[in-house]
Amino acid sequence: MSKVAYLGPKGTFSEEAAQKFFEDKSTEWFMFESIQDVLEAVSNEEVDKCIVPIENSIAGNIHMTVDGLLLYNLNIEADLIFTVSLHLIGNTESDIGDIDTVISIAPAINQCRQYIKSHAFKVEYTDSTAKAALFIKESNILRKAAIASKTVAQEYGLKILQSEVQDNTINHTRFIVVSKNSTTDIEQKKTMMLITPNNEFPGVLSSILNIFSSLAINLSWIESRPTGKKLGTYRFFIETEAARSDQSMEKAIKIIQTFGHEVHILGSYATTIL
Ligand SMILES: O=C(O)C(=O)C[C@]1(C(=O)O)C=C[C@@H](O)C=C1
Repeated sequence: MSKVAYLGPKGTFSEEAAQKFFEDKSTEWFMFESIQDVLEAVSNEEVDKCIVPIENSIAGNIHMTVDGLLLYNLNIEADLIFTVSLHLIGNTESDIGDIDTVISIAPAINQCRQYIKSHAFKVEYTDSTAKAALFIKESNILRKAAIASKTVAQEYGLKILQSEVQDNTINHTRFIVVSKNSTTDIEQKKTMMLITPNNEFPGVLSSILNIFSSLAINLSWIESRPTGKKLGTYRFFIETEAARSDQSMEKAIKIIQTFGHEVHILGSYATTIL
């Protein structure tokens, strides 16, 4: 039985995604209060793996996860796409007209920016959508509402004041399954790598990208994060639509290394659409 961690409390999107993804496997679940704590639990070997959000189709990349991958030097073994619907959730005696403040985790708030602005709501942040809903329930406040899932409204006996409040009806979050050690099958279809340039010169990123394009390797995701050493210096996460074992990938990695850049492979995996 594998031990799997995700962001709690009960009723988060992470929980829904985890239970769907691992439904056929024998799993012992562990909940943590923040995305960083979830990743740390894998690093400390308190659990075997975890499932965390990495990007959203409206709000973009979730830096807490990207930075956690760097900090704890973890491995990605799968990714999955999950449909997200966000709702304005209040106490049963609350009405939409009573609301002046919304509460949620930053990525969920960022998925509803236009809606929040159009109502001139104030914003308060929590560590998860479910934590926001739990706060609404426990505080019994009528003028605040959580932005969270339908499941959480049902689980905590709260009222949906307005449904589908995200800025686009089509809304997907990509989650990754993360473990401490590399367990991945290098035959899988995508590969995530971290490239640290050996020095900064004009066009360093474009020279790296040209290597992939000249070998006809499509890129599915790219993110730059600061090295933390000097302003304007970055490391690049690059996800390719090619397996680690593809000849063209072997070649690309060799050429990049010949330039003196460091290449660290975080995993090879295939996407699951839930
Ligand atoms: O707070 C939750 O319910 C989560 O599982 C986190 C999270 C995120 O941080 O992106 C996951 C999916 C949705 O995009 C909204 C929130």
